[in-house]
Amino acid sequence: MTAENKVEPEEIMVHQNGKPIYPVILTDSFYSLPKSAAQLNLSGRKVCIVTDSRVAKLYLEEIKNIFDSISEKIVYFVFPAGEPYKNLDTVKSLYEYLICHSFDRNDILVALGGGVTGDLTGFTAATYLRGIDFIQVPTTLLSQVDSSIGGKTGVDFDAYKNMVGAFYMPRLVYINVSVLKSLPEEQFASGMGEVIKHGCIRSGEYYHWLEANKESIRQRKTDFMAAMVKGSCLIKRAVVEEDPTEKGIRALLNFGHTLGHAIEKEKGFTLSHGACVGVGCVAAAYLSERRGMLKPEEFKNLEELLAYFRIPVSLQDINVSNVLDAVKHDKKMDSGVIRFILLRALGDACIDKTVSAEEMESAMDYLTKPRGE
Ligand SMILES: NC(=O)c1ccc[n+]([C@@H]2O[C@H](COP(=O)([O-])OP(=O)(O)OC[C@H]3O[C@@H](n4cnc5c(N)ncnc54)[C@H](O)[C@@H]3O)[C@@H](O)[C@H]2O)c1
Ligand SMILES: O=C(O)C(=O)C[C@@H](O)[C@H](O)[C@H](O)COP(=O)(O)O
Ligand SMILES: [Zn+2]
Repeated sequence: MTAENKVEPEEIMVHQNGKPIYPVILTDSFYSLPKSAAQLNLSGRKVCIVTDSRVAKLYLEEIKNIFDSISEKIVYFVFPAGEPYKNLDTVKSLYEYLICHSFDRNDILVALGGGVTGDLTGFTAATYLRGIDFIQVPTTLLSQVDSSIGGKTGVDFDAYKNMVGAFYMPRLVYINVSVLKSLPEEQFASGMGEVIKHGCIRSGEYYHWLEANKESIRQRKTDFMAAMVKGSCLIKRAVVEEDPTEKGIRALLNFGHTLGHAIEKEKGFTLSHGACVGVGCVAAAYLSERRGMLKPEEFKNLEELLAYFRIPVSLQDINVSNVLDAVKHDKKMDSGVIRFILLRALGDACIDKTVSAEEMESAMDYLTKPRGE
């Protein structure tokens, strides 16, 4: 039985070219999911819930019951949890599963889980029969504040992050912040990496709100979760509405990702995405400070806020030359030049195409040198 909402459901509509494309519903239970999903007219349509092995144990039953009441037939596809399964093999198994259950263009996928589930379900939806509908029901902090919005879908290839993918929009994003209570510490910290990134790139006000409310946020108080997720969703929406397919300013959302993605790969996906982004933010902020753009006290403040949320601000046991090599394959390479995101201030980021290999190396030196020296 799904509890009623205490946080009144709020709709944040995402537009493209001025037209409403999909709503993001933000609340604190699954109570209003049937009503939101019913807007898509699911009668006569088959639904495949895609989820990972951990989330299946926690929320699959509840979500199955909800879709049972509003659609033709429910099936579910469960894959092993973790980034190493965000690949074409899992997508292939899902295609086979959909074919086996005679899914056609009228049918729909539901991504129930974190960013891994959302990215691979979205990519499958984009490519199966040249595109079928999908819904995002994000269950990690990271997926609620970042990956479920904006239509970047895809999978890793040869451990290179998100090398195969498509821009493909969901029909609905349904966010229930109460599921964040079951999230392990490490995954909460991972989501905070992207949350702090949002403040850094676009809103000093949001950044300082996070700082001022850090205790309540770390305690995951429901009203603070709702306010924080909303703040991040609004920033993400503003950026993706302005530049849906990353021709320009959407690249700001990649703050911390250039080195972050390379570190994630080099660590063999043993460190969470948000932790790698966090440490990548330190590297990018370090370079911004060295160039005289970011004030030293702002750089220190960022390191302290990340550390407060248990996001690593330094790295041990990493092969720096492998990391620098992996950067060369980053999607932000533009005719052999890397598009790097730097900070002019906390809340103000810019795209820079002049960051040299030596500068990146110096940032990696900073991350890997023992602190206090
Ligand atoms: N598409 C985008 O715009 C975008 C944005 C940011 C990140 N990403 C991608 O997202 C992925 C990372 O997503 P993630 O951090 O959500 O990882 P994830 O999907 O692997 O989830 C992390 C872990 O948390 C578990 N989990 C999920 N919800 C839970 C809950 N409520 N309670 C307990 N456990 C739960 C999962 O089973 C998994 O083990 C990366 O692949 C990254 O590249 C994509
Ligand atoms: O939505 C975006 O745009 C982002 O860059 C969000 C990032 O947090 C996310 O990790 C994204 O998947 C990275 O995209 P990529 O194109 O650099 O792989
Ligand atoms: Zn990210």
